[in-house]
Amino acid sequence: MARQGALTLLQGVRDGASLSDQAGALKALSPSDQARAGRLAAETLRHLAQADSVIATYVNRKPTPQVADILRLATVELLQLGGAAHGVVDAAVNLTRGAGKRGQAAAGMVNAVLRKVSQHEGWAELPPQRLPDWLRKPVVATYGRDATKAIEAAHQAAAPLDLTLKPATAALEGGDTLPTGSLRLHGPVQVSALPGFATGDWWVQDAAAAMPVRLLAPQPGERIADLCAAPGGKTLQLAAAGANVTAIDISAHRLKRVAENLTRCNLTAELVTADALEWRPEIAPDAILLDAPCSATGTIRRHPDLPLLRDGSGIPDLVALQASMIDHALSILAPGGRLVFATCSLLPDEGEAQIAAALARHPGVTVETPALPGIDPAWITPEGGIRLRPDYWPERGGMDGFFMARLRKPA
Ligand SMILES: C[S@@+](CC[C@H](N)C(=O)[O-])C[C@H]1O[C@@H](n2cnc3c(N)ncnc32)[C@H](O)[C@@H]1O
Repeated sequence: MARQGALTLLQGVRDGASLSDQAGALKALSPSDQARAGRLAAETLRHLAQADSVIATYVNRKPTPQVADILRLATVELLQLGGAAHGVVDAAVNLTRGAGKRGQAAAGMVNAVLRKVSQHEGWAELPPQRLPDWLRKPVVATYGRDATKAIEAAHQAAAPLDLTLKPATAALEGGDTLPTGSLRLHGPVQVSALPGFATGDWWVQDAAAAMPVRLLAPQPGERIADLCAAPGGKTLQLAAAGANVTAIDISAHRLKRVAENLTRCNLTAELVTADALEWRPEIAPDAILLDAPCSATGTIRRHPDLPLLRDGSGIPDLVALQASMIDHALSILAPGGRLVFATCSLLPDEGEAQIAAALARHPGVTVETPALPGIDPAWITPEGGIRLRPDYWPERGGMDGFFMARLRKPA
């Protein structure tokens, strides 16, 4: 059942739907089969190029897209996940037989190809899957070829689960406390079964995603606006620090997630559905967090479907939106207040260049670069921001790609 589910997800991605948007497609499966289907599909997407190169060694004629997905799924299960040949090949043949007339005709070929694939040597030596050209070009231009390869290698490893703990919460057993303060758990875990979930002692948040609020350094009682808040990981951090938080998001639907997260964690914030470009508070905030909409190219470890679903065409509009959001945020911020701009992007246009342009548009605004625990000085950019990359902390399991900078408005 899980394999059929994974196949449905892969086909959905081919049709343009993201893995997370397809949760409803697996409703008929048990929760554990849904989770397994999601893991299988994600692992297949992380190794499509390697799977295709191995399969190409053994097929004579190009299979239909559906049969190609069955072959890819089984190849990844065999060579990446160490699945037992007999079970994986039989399951793939059954899936092929169920795929209409053309599938029935292909069942013999799938059986023969996968038996050879199961004996294939050299999988571990294959180079990591490359980013698509629209993304690879700017990444190579920014970080160089070696770093790009390291980023691609990091994308192949599934992301560990990071938790942000409420202040004074004890670390969970078996977790590693990271230098930046997040708690990292390894291996598949059922989040809702972990101790402290029901009591809201922590929330799931990648170690890199937890850094913008640490850079903002919220103080108890400060009035802080979180301009793009949903699903709310950073709102929770701000509220847990004792700030007086207003969480704004354009999506009422996504703000519901913020409300649910706040309730579970016994934290409070004022929630406002609004366009951040138009929202004007009666009292100017002491600080603003602007975790702006972006290409999300720093999150490919978690979203291996992203390179297949995007072509980069939306990025100039996002860059323009981010610049307008920075300008508006500075206009509503209290004099002397601080603004943290952050994006989960690998692209400097959505990070370093955005800050350089903002400084040129706003004379008097400065960048502050406080020393933060766990932040390597090499990660500080010439503009004074912090650049985080998926290939950092390779021995610990990596982190999402992020950029953040703290701006100070003149008093
Ligand atoms: C990167 S996500 C924010 C993640 C969030 N800060 C967190 O830590 O969980 C960007 C958010 O911006 C919201 N958004 C997009 N355009 C917006 C706008 N014009 N005004 C307010 N929110 C917007 C999206 O709905 C999305 O929830």
